[in-house]
Amino acid sequence: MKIYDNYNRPVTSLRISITTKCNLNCFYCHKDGIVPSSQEMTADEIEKACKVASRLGITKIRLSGGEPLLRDDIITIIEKISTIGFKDISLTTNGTLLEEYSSRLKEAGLNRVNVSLDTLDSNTYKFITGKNHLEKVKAGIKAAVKAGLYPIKVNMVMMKNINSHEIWDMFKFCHQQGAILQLIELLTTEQCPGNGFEKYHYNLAEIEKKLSKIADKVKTRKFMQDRRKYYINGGEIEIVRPMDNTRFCENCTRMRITPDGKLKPCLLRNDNLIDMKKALQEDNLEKLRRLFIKAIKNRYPYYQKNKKGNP
Ligand SMILES: Nc1nc2c(ncn2[C@@H]2O[C@H](COP(=O)(O)OP(=O)(O)OP(=O)(O)O)[C@@H](O)[C@H]2O)c(=O)[nH]1
Ligand SMILES: C[S@@+](CC[C@H](N)C(=O)[O-])C[C@H]1O[C@@H](n2cnc3c(N)ncnc32)[C@H](O)[C@@H]1O
Ligand code: SF4
Ligand code: SF4
Repeated sequence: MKIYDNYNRPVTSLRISITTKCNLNCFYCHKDGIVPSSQEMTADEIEKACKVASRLGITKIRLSGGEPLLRDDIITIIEKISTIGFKDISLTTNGTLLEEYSSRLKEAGLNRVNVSLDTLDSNTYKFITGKNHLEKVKAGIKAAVKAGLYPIKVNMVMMKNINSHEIWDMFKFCHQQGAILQLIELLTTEQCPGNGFEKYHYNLAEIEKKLSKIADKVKTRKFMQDRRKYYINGGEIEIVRPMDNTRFCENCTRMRITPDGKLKPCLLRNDNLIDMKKALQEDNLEKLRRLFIKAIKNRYPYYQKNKKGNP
């Protein structure tokens, strides 16, 4: 069974932000569009939400944050989710703790990781993140490959005059590791005003044009925001271009959950959240199911053609 929103978009994937804490301080960070809160769902509550999601036809789970590997119970969380029967369980991480965690994550049932790394230059890394952890992250990526997490994506947020000249070095690095390079357009949201968007935003259209000329093969991820993947000399580059992109939103299949247990229909909005904390605490799966359906009915493509204004 698949569940559809009012715009005929199937909801097949769930992105759970499990903490707002982080050990880096990337200047551009949108924090997954989440309002900071010190409350965090317990591992059992996360499991309950995932069970309900699975019964509603959601097949993919992604854990994010903040930095998800800062949760002491991250292995327990993954063990619990992995018994439910999802097709894909993945995690987005800054990679600083990946060397330490990779094999345990794999054993617990995690399928894959996306690792954020914008640069191979240590000064640039420090400028972006405020910390000196570049070598740790590189070691983390290697450990993830060795542990058999697959496929691994390296997330590179593209920024004018910061790292845009590093694409091909990053592509080479990723290819050597057997990882996919994901080039991400810098976003701004109401959660991160003044995050350098005006100064550093880099338009990925030119790169896409170039990639489509040199690629051996191009694939479109129809059920993943219609993103393009370019295959070049045995390596792979995926492009994430969400800003003002109506096609991206038309093909959005994702529901989100905030660390404090609110269903969040869209990354860019915080005015239509559905709080399920009480239902999670009450262990009321039927009530949770109804809240999920209500949140799915609250989903609107953020960027729309002929936009009249979202309800
Ligand atoms: N606007 C918008 N941006 C998104 C959405 N999902 C992911 N992104 C952006 O895409 C980037 C990569 O996200 P990841 O956490 O690595 O996950 P992903 O690439 O979306 O997921 P997979 O394709 O399953 O690997 C992040 O910078 C997000 O901000 C979305 O639904 N809307
Ligand atoms: C918010 S982070 C959370 C997970 C983890 N801390 C990490 O950095 O991978 C999720 C992803 O969003 C990306 N991201 C953060 N702020 C962004 C922005 N303003 N525009 C585009 N991507 C952004 C990060 O690079 C990362 O790949
Ligand atoms: S590591 Fe992730 S959550 Fe932390 S500041 Fe950087 S992008 Fe944001
Ligand atoms: S509707 Fe658009 S902006 Fe909102 S989460 Fe989906 S793809 Fe992102």
